Amino acid sequence: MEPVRAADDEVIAELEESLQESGRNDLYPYQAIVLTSFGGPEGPEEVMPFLRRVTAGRGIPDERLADVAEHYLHFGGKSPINDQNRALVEKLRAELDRRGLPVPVLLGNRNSEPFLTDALRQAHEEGMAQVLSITTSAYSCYSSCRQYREDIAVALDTLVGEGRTLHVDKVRQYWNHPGFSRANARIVTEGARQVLDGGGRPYLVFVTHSLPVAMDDTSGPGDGEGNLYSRQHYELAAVIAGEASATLGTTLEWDLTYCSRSGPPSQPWLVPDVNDHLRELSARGVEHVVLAPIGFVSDHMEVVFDLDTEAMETAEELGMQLLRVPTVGTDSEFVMGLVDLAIERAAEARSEDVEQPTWPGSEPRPSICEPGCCPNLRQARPAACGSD
Ligand SMILES: CC1=C(CCC(=O)O)c2cc3nc(cc4[nH]c(cc5[nH]c(cc1n2)c(C)c5CCC(=O)O)c(CCC(=O)O)c4C)C(CCC(=O)O)=C3C
Ligand SMILES: [Fe+2]
Repeated sequence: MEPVRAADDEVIAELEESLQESGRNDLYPYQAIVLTSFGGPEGPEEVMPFLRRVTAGRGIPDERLADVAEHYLHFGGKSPINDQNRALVEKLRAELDRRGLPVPVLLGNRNSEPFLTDALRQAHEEGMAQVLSITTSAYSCYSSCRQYREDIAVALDTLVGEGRTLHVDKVRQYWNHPGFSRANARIVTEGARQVLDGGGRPYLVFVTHSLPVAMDDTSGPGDGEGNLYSRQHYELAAVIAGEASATLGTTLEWDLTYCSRSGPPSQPWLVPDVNDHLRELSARGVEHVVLAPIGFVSDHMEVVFDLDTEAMETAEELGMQLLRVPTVGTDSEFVMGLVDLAIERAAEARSEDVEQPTWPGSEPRPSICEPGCCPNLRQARPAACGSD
């Protein structure tokens, strides 16, 4: 939205009028929220079509695809992600109701039904033209930020082709919004406390999705230092370890690791892999690990397979005690944080002064991405919610 000039009575009168029409709420000008996510298969017959959609033109080797198909089939061909997102939608709705904000929450996926384009079409059919996107990913890189912005651009473009004009904004990447970061700190602290209470000495192993090194190198603003994805995770892991140590009165050692590597073996991805690292820790005499999946928002396939199945097997082989703590999922502090972020973004859209709480106290990511931020290294494509 254009900033309101104080002297322009006409503009102010217009804004007042639309505020009246909208019922004057803290989410004005947004008429709907769309939870924007990855999607996943819901049955065995959906696994291969889903995987083909995810990997179209991405150079993922066939063996890796067959492997990943196995992971899904191991769970009856159903990913947990859609149920988890539906539960999050319900929780968001309840929190919005609690605050007297009568705004619908839709789900729109990249790779499975309900697709983002269909969700936005439905919003338009119901008379909504200004929609706020909250993605299920907290950090900054092409996969977790710009790719969703490209999805939004494609959806809006398709809908314009049908004569439907919508506007979509998104909330800032929320890795350091307290609703996400503090909820993770509490969860990790509780896990470490449990190990201490059982007489063990907890070692914190933080874990996130691996990326091609080139994607991490180029993550963040084009004129920035790069490696924003790994730096965000490192910074959050460090403050959580510090906070848990202070709360529990003992210095906890910790490391950041990666899981779910894909791509050809010749392509370097972020390391250490969580399994390799568990082996190394075991060789150093570590017996009790708290595995904290701070890179993920819910317990989807990467978590239940790559961590609860594979990493757990590694730990069993090593005779290590591994406690995998939950993701934020539908945790109340997290859900309240998402609603706070939506309200913050709406105030920003109304050109009001906004408070942008952060923990750790590094800068908030902008809700409108900088030009060239987190680039698509394969091909430049239009992206919404940015200044490029
Ligand atoms: C950073 C990141 C997140 C977190 C941010 C976010 O949430 O978006 C994420 C989430 C997810 N990734 C998921 C699934 C997959 N990711 C793949 C492949 C890839 N992920 C990548 C990165 C990320 N991925 C990358 C760089 C690739 C390589 C190919 C490419 O450049 O795109 C493949 C292909 C097969 C494979 O090789 O694994 C699958 C099936 C699911 C659904 C899980 C479920 O079904 O429960 C979710 C939530
Ligand atoms: Fe992925």
